[in-house]
Formats: sequence, structure tokens, C-alpha cells
Amino acid sequence: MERADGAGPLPPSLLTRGLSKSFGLTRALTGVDLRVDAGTVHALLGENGSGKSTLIKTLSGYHHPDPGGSVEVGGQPLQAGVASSAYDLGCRFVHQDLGLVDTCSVADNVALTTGFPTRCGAVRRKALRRRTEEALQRLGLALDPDTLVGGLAAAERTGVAVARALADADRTSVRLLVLDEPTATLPDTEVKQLLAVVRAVAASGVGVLYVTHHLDEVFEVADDVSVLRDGRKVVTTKARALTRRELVEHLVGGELEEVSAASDSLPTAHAAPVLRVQDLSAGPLVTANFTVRPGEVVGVAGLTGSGRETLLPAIFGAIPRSSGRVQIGDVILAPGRPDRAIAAGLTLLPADRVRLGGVMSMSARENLTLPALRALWRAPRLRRRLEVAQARTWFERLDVRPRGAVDAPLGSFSGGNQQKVLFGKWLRCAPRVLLLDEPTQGVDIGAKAEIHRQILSAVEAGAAAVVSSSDYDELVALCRRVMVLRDGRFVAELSNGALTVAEVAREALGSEDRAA
Ligand SMILES: Nc1ncnc2c1ncn2[C@@H]1O[C@H](COP(=O)(O)OP(=O)(O)OP(=O)(O)O)[C@@H](O)[C@H]1O
Repeated sequence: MERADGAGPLPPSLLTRGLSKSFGLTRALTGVDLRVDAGTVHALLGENGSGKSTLIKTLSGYHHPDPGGSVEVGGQPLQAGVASSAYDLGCRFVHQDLGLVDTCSVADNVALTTGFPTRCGAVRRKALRRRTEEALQRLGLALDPDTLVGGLAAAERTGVAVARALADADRTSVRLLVLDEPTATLPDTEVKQLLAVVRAVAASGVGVLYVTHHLDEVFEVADDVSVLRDGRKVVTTKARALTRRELVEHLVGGELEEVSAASDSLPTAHAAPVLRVQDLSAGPLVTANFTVRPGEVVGVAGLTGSGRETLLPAIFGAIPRSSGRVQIGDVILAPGRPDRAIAAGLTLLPADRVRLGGVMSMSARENLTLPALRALWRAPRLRRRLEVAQARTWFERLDVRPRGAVDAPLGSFSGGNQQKVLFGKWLRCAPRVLLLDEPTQGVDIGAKAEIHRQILSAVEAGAAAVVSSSDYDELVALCRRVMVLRDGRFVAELSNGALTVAEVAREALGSEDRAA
């Protein structure tokens, strides 16, 4: 991209040379050279644990890189390990946790980091409103600055976080925007909206480093693609010069068999339902009635606020319900008693793994064995060797990496590997019903296929699964039927020929007009 004053091309937004980072004996990054040009979107991909987050954290100053490498932002050297240097040179980061305050307006959220305009100590609300409106409009977001953030759709929330990142007093100083898996929990229908925002950012001259596991997005939004494997960059290429198959090969270092509609091979379930949900209501979920039989994988789709986020926690008893009944086999579950739910054979893999899914300060081994310690107990103590052996078996079964690190704190694993540990923790309980909320969120394509295989094999062995997901491809690949929630109620149940990604999206949105 050329300079506005015609004085030649803009320097690269980001240029790393020989960037390395070690944690003890683990080499998380080895000699990474990366160039993000101004005004372009550069997708960064890699399997779980390949070093993407470490790269981002090193750029932001959170990690101090190993000696020997260098980083430039807009042609200026970045001071390693100094967060203010990254900020001053114009690096902005939007993490998966957007850091927004739901109970504040859009304008207040933007001002929380960029500052409130004041006169004589009083906030100039009109100026704040105008400034926020301009920041949103530059990204093509038609939002009222006075709207509460908690009421926005997921893509709009991410849009607000991006607008805030760019809405500095001196906006021209922003050179690099790093987006860490911005679509990880967005329903498919909202992804397009966010990609339009990303393109608008690049069009304004900012370089965008876009971290994702979703291959389709690479072809939709990226100019360039780089792939990390085991901390090394294995390729940088133009996105348009690449096929999906080639990209997969770069990612996994070979071919990958993605699980697709394997659920067709599942035995038809004739048994009595193992899960019965009657007139359940909780928060935005107005009412839910359904049953699931052993051998079934049932999907749940719905936009943010449709009640999808509350359905599974309410069944499990993790959040209060206003009314309704949940039954596992013959057992009627008491509300608000996850312990009894687990005893009855119900498990929940929650969507928010860091806050609700696991104990990040405890080891992966302890997380794996926590819900079912009785089998390891021989009074007066735990059979530690057996516990370690079991943890190792689950590491192997789910391909958790680093393979031998069963005693490392869960928080030190990459996001996708944490998810595999937490999934294994519930599989180990041999549950009758698996409730899975966004089971492959933040998980790379190889691990996703593995988790799908594990779900199907648990179900083939007689369990039942309810999968709530914003990834409609996942629902269609995995489920026999998909129930769609809208405005707190099930509005459709799709199966057989009607179960397509387009149909799920149409039902979730509610009309073809809105989908267009
Ligand atoms: N603070 C830390 N202490 C020890 N090891 C770490 C730490 N942070 C990351 N690692 C290790 O560095 C490697 C790279 O991890 P990183 O989180 O960068 O991967 P990632 O590509 O972001 O994965 P994901 O897609 O799962 O988020 C992994 O082996 C991980 O266990």
C-alpha cells in the first residue's frame, strides 16, 4: 500500500525476523520470519500448540522473546517484552475474551480504554456519542452508541471491540490489528458480518494479523496466509494461490480424514429415551421440550440470545431454571444439583472452558480424574500411579500435546489441548448423556476430527449426546437431527434431506430476508 503523501510504499505493518520463544525446555517459537503488509489481511494458522498465541503474546510485550530475533512495526523497532512499546508503535489486539462490560453502553465501552471527552470535569456525552458513531461507521457498523453491549449479537460485540481498538485519539497511529480467533464462537450467520469489518479495517491501511482455525475464512478474507507447525513457520503464500487441500497438508503435514456425516453409520435407536426435558425455562429460554435416545447425537442451533447458551447449563443444573423437569432414565434431577446430575450419568462440557470448564492452576492429570476419583481411591490415599497411567492413556487417546506433560498445570496447555483434556475428563466418566457446548471451539482441524470420532464412538457404545454449536457445519456432520432455537423456543427440527447448513442458518435467522 502507498503512503497518502505519495512518498512511496508504506513500510510493513509487521516484520519479524528470527523470532523465538522458549518456556524451559519447550521451544514454543523457533526463528519465525513473518511479514504483514499495510492494508492486507494476513491469516495465521496452525494446529493446537503450534505457537500462535505465543507469537501474539510476544508481539504484545506479554512474553519476552529469546535473544537474537527482531520485530518491527511500521518500520520502527519494537522493544521486546515492553507492552507500552507495542502500543506506542500502533499494535492493537482483540482477544477472544473481548473485555467488554455488558452492562455499559457501546459508547462507554469504547471510552473505557480510549478516554472520556470531558469539559470542566463533566463527561461530554454528545461528543462521546459522535466519536463512537464515527468509529463504528468507519467499520460499516450501524449501531446506536447508547445500546447496552449485553444486548448485542456476538458479531456486533466483536465489532465494538475492534472499533474500540482502532478508536484512538490519533487513529492514524494504528498500524497493526491482531485478531485472535475472532469468529470462534460466532454463529455462521454472523461470521460474514465480522469479515466485512475485517476488510474495512484493512482497507483503511492497517495490517491485520488474523488468527483462525476456520479454513473457509482464510479464502474469504485473507490476502496472505502463514502456517505454523511446532513453533516453526512452514509456509507463507498468497491465499488465492492455495487450495483447501494444500492448506490442510501444510497444517497437519499430510492428509487428513475429516469426519463427515459418520453419524449415518450409527445404529438406529429404538431404546427408550435416556434424556427427557419437559417445559424447561431458564433466562432467555422460554420453553424446551425434547427427548434423546441412547445412540443419538442431537444438535442445537440458535443465535446469541436465542436461549441456546442457557439450555445445556440449565439441564445440567449449573444455572437456575425457572420451571420444568429433567429426567435421566428413571431419575428426575433436582434443580441446581450438578453433583446429582453427574451421579445420574449426565455430564456437561461448558462453552467457557477457562472460567467454567477446568481448574487452570491444577495439573491436567488432576483435571482429568477430578469428577470420578472413587475408582482411584484405596484408603487412606489416592492410587497415584494408577492416576498417572490413566491420565497418560487419555493423553494418547485424544492426542493431547505435549504428550508426556500430564503433571503440567492445565493453564500452560494451548487452548485446543485444554479442550481435549476437559473432553477426556467427561468421557472417562462413561456418561449416559453428554451435553457438549461448543465442543470444538478453538480446536484445530485434526483435533476436531478426533473429538468428533470420540463423540460418535461414545454414542455407538450406547451413550446419547446433545451438541450445542455455533458451527453449523459441525452440527450437520455430526447429528442425525438438529433442533433450532429462536426467541427462546424451538422453531424447527431438521433431519434427513432438510438437514443442511443453509436450512439451519435460515431457521436460526427466522426469515430469508434477514439472511440475505
Ligand atoms: N506459559 C507457558 N508455559 C509453558 N509452556 C507454554 C506456555 N505458553 C505456551 N506454552 C507451550 O508453548 C507451545 C505453544 O503454545 P501456544 O499456546 O502458543 O499454541 P497455539 O498455537 O496458540 O495453540 P491453540 O490453537 O491451541 O490455542 C505449547 O506447547 C504450549 O504448551
